[in-house]
Amino acid sequence: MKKQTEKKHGLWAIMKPVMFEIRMAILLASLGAISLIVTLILLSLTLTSIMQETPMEILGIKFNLFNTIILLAIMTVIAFLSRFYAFVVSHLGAFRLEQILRTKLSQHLADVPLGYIISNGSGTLKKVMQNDVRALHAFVADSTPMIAKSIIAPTITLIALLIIDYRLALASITVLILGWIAMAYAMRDSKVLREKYEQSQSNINKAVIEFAQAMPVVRTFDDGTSSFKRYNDSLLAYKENLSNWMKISAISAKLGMIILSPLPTLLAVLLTGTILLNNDSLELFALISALFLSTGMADAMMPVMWLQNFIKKSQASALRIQEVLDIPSLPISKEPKTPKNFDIEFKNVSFKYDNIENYALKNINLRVPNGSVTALVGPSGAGKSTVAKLIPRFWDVNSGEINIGEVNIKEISPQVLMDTVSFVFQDTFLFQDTIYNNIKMANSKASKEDVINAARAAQIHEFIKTLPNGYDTMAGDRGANLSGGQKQRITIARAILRDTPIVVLDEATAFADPENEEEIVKALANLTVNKTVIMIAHRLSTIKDADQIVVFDQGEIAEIGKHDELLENKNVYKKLWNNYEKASQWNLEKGKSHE
Ligand SMILES: Nc1ncnc2c1ncn2[C@@H]1O[C@H](COP(=O)(O)OP(=O)(O)OP(=O)(O)O)[C@@H](O)[C@H]1O
Repeated sequence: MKKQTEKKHGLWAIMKPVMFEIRMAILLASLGAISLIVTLILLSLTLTSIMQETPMEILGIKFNLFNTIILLAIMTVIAFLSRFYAFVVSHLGAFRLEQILRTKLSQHLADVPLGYIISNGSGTLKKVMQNDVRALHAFVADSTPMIAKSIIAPTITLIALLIIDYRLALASITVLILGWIAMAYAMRDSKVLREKYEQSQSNINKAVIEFAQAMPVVRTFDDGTSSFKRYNDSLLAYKENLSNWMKISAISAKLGMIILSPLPTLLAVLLTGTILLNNDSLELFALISALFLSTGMADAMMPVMWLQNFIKKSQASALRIQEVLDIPSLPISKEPKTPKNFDIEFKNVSFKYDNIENYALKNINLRVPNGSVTALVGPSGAGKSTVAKLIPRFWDVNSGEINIGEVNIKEISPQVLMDTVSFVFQDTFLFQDTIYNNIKMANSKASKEDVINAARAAQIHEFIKTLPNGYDTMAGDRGANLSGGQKQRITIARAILRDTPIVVLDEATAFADPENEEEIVKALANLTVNKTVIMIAHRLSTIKDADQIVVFDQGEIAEIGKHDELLENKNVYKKLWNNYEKASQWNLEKGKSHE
């Protein structure tokens, strides 16, 4: 079973769609390598003919100057063309694989529960989609010709050497084996050392990112000593790991490199050849061709090591890509149903996050009638956001069911569910595009007038008009040049344009200043008119008029009712309200003392 999984997840499994290109590239590069070997043999024949002053003859071809030049020219053309086309084919394959993998990954991620992406962080997925896919591109583009150079060429050379003279072949192999032993000794602990080295390198990256991201905090609270110390410490650890590695492997690695350079092989072949020549047991042609060919064998050794390393790194990238492709998709009903209305009902719903032992929600029973406003309140971590995120199926429940218009949301097609529920998050995301397109993305069929009307209703139109390019102003990287409240109103405009019958609002006014809050409240009022609304709010004053307030405590519903009823109950809500009033009072007094 394990073998099967490994097989499925292997580097070559992921390369399957471009196997034709890979094989062609290896074949063409091998042809190039073979023509080089033939060229070397031709040169040896010519040189021997010149030295012996009689042209050698093989397969009826006399190796005089004219014939040799023609054959060399043919071989050179074959070598050039096959290498050129190996390069073209391997790069075409690499681009095709990159495109196939990116499409596959993005299509799969569109089917994966959104909650998975939230829980695992989009950063990790971004790395897989960019770095790992690029690593496999490099593998197909660069390693396939290298396979010919480092595996096929030396094998054919060895065979040729063995045919020419097995004793000279043995002499050159002995040197290469010695070089390999020295290199293997240098690499003896390389796995552990490399891991340490990579860890310290990643610690430096983390420290640099932390240092840059935390700059506002550093400038406010830290004189730089503690944050800079972390960066400095990671640099020192990196230096120590690197010098340790060097100390352990430097001498044997250098020795290995010297032995594997062509010179020692040449010397060994020359020495053996001269002795054999003196004993009259070797022909001059055999020595000359062995001298030419054996350098090629030594030259191939370094690419072999490089290739080994490349394969290991690419294998790790392939595994990470496969892991993303293996994330289970959100199950989709084969016979989807359409909701009869927009009532929402939670029936005995329990839910736990994969990585957490405790249930985030326990046995929730809740009815949100069509067209009503339901507020979710409760202490931090009580489960309010989880309830909200289960409605658009960010995750599926562990037990129980959630129905919209009497249909289990698992039986509603994802497109219909998306057209039914919209979500206004605390963390607004704007694309690096114009403000116009950032709003219009909610509804591709919307006209310019629709977009402007939505912006008006979201109380952001007047502000957009003051921008240098109006609606054509770029929203900037993650909307960096807009305030939090302005970004939020742009996302509300999006939701207004989408016009779904159910709206889920998560802490929409949490970070707004009083001026922005007033506009956001107006914008939300326009968004939620005639809609089924579920709203999470810490500012209890904004939900006093809600049709029902659901109070959560430790993943369970503690109370349900209207504001006044809940205050009379003198239970969790009453406590929350008292705390809220105290905090508001405190803010007011603080405000006064500042006047
Ligand atoms: N993505 C997640 N992965 C694992 N656990 C989570 C995740 N999101 C929330 N939790 C846990 O689930 C429980 C409920 O969290 P939830 O965010 O729903 O609470 P909340 O009432 O909305 O809190 P807050 O008011 O602070 O936003 C908490 O214990 C929280 O730690």
